[in-house]
Amino acid sequence: MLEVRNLRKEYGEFVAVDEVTFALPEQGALAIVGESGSGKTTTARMIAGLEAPSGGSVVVAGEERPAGRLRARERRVRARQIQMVFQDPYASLDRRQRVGDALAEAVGFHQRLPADGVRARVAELLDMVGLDDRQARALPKALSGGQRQRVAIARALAAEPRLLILDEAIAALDVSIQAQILTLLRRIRTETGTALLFITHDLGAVRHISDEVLVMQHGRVVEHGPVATVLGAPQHPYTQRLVASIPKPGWTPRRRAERAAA
Ligand SMILES: Nc1ncnc2c1ncn2[C@@H]1O[C@H](COP(=O)(O)OP(=O)(O)OP(=O)(O)O)[C@@H](O)[C@H]1O
Repeated sequence: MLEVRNLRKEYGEFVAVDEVTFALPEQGALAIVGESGSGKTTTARMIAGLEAPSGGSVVVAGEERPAGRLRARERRVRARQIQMVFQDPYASLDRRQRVGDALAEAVGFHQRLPADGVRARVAELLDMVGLDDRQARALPKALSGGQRQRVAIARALAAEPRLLILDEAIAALDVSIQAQILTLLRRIRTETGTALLFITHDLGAVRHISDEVLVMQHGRVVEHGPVATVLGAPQHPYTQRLVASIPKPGWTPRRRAERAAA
């Protein structure tokens, strides 16, 4: 459903993304990993159409995405294909708008439905992301970080996208909440068939969410393959270092502190 060919982004002399090529099948799940500054976000933003590439192409469902300004109708068509969820949901939510109203607005934007149809769809979205009526009536400030991220995911799903891009979407959450959101995303993928592109610097999370992983360093792809292969037998020295830095099962900061105290 997505083909990225020789994607490139230059900021003046600096090449932030260089010859990035990969494909994502319908309903697939791919993670892009790499340390800070390796070009992950820039790649995601070009795929979502938020940033114009300096070179290369993004083909969605067989059609090349045109660069430049789009008319409202084209923007809507595009939004129905690809939605993006960011690290800080609070920044992307209207602080004065109740959760249910924000979702109703998103549903209304993407689908022509009568009022009761919108209400039914909002109820479905809330249910899908595990939010209840009380949370639907709340303002974003009354929600936890994990709940706000659920709202952001529900709002993205209102477009019924074929691809959901999650840019460090769980990075700011507690580890237990991260696990809940990963479980939710896995369920959404199974239930709706939405493909996932997961941008992260957390290799540990990659195991739980994606089939394939692409490793970026200095704007380039240095390794790409099935998660089990890349994490099990990393070939590139950079991937080997990343894999070596994944905390082993059972490791917790508390235990390390206890060890230090002992
Ligand atoms: N608008 C811009 N102008 C100039 N340089 C930029 C711009 N946006 C990004 N860059 C540079 O491009 C490089 C890649 O940035 P990018 O945000 O894609 O990395 P990343 O891998 O997503 O990092 P992080 O995990 O910290 O978000 C960085 O060196 C960054 O400073």
